[in-house]
Amino acid sequence: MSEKLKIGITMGDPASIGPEITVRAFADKALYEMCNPVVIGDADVMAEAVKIVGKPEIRINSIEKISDAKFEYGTIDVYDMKLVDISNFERGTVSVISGEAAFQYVKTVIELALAGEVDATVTNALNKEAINLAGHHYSGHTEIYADLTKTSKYSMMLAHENLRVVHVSTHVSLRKACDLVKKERVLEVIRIANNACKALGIESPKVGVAGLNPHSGENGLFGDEEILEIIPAIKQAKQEGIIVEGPIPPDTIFSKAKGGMYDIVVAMYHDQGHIPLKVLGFVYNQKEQKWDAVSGVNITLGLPIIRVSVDHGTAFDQAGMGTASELSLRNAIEYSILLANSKKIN
Ligand SMILES: NC(=O)C1=CN([C@@H]2O[C@H](COP(=O)(O)OP(=O)(O)OC[C@H]3O[C@@H](n4cnc5c(N)ncnc54)[C@H](O)[C@@H]3O)[C@@H](O)[C@H]2O)C=CC1
Ligand SMILES: O=C(CO)COP(=O)(O)O
Repeated sequence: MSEKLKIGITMGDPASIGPEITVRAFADKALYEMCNPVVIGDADVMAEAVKIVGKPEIRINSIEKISDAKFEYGTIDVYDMKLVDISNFERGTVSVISGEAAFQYVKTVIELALAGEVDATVTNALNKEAINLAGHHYSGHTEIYADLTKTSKYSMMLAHENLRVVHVSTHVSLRKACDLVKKERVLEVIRIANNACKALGIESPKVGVAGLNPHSGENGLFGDEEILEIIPAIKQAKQEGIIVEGPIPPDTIFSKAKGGMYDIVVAMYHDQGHIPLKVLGFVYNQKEQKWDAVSGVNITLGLPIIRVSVDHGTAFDQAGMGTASELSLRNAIEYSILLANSKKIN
């Protein structure tokens, strides 16, 4: 029996590019050399994805328990939830059926990880509108994982090569995000960022904290969140022995971090952190009218189990076309192995 780590990978929204990019990732022999991968999804949908991607040599092995997985290159083991009737389902659209299925794959992979049946979890994208239509009122995986693992202190991290970003808030309106910049939360995220770097093998991480306002508020001229909330959080983190600087003006902190000045950036809200990461990881080629690369990962920090995700969405506009890139999924699987080996994520 192989000693490799077992990685549970959700198929994502069945109507999305998730099934196709999963086949592409599994078509690479190197994946099976790194780990024992298993898909949590629907075998029939995966069999269709094999056709879309044009890999007829790949077999789908429908299993009901992880111990039935073969973990052999050329076979994709699918923990088969049988939630989608492929004769009656449409790719590239939001639906209750797909939302329900995507939610159940996530719930199941969390249960498998909590039970120790898989060593780490990787998620393909789900569609937030679809899961909500299906009655699961969450704003994303992050909140589902936090709820089902009973975690109260967590944060979303995105990473692309040496640029890492952790967020003070994520899926809330911009107005609300400003109100969530509070000393206690900023401090909590600084601590989470520091621990995450250590889990990734960085011995003495240097944390950079972004300001909220233009020029970090220019000493109160353009807003006082820096003075009232962010600077006090940084002061306390320093007292705790964390190597941390800030608030750094948000327009330059990411160039500094990319150049190596910081190991990780604490961003004050979703798009402040997501835009620089995606400008680096998503490369659009106008001449050929396609994405040359879609790379980077999304990690939920603070959980008792490991969760790494693709950092793109469901890409319904490309579903069923066989054109989507599996690079971000490969990045996510590699990161999950790194973290599972470290087992120090918190
Ligand atoms: N981890 C997750 O579950 C995530 C889910 N979403 C959800 O996905 C849905 C769509 O979100 P959008 O903002 O449209 O972002 P998106 O990432 O799905 O699409 C943005 C653009 O990137 C392209 N693209 C995305 N992934 C690609 C890949 N692997 N290969 C080639 N091209 C790719 C798409 O075709 C599109 O042009 C929303 O419901 C959103 O909530 C978005 C981000 C992450
Ligand atoms: O939408 C996302 C990033 O904006 C991803 O969110 P989740 O990882 O919570 O699903």
